[in-house]
Amino acid sequence: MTMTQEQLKQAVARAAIDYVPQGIIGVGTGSTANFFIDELATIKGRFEAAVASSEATAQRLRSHGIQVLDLNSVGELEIYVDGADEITRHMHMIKGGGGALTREKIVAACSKKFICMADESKLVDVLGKFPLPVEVIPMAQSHVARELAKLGGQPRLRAGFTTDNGNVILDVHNLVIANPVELETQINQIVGVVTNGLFSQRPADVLLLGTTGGVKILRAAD
Ligand SMILES: O=C(CO)[C@H](O)[C@H](O)COP(=O)(O)O
Repeated sequence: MTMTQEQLKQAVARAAIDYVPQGIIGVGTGSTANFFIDELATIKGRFEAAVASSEATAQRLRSHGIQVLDLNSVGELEIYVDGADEITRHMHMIKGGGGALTREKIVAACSKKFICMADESKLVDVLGKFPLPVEVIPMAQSHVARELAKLGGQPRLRAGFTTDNGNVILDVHNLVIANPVELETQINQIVGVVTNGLFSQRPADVLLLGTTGGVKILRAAD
């Protein structure tokens, strides 16, 4: 039986519930993360509270009566659960399709384990078909765009979009991402860049991959 992308997202969100610890959970942003939040609502009481990676996620968590804590008021988190726009078997990802990449990277950095939930269309051999989101301080937009073009990409301003941090997003098309770890550093070194959507220096630990044959569990070493 074939399943829609939405059904696959829902299946991986359900599978992610097995990883929820008793304490505080880091929660990602996007449609897959939304399914996960809805699943969390069914196990309230089994965990303490959540830290949100965006205002939208905080709002959805609260709407289910789940307590949302400030990241600065908690210690290291056991897990961070989020989706991705693309992911490789090395667990390197492109994130930020929803524009929450900076807060997502911060919460992921504060978490012992990153559980990525993705439907099978997101698994790729090489990153870069999905345009790479880069969060930029507004006054640096033109400068950063010129620098990104020097790296071989074609940056396009995400029109009408402002991040939760008050910044803009440049979506970079046609980048050749042969070495994601190096490129992540290179882009972050451009003055005016807040962060970029490459998650290769903090890759996922577990990938819950939604396929029509069921949810597969992949790890970096697999
Ligand atoms: O990085 C993200 C948001 O900034 C999301 O995880 C990514 O865009 C995947 O979204 P979806 O689950 O809706 O496919």
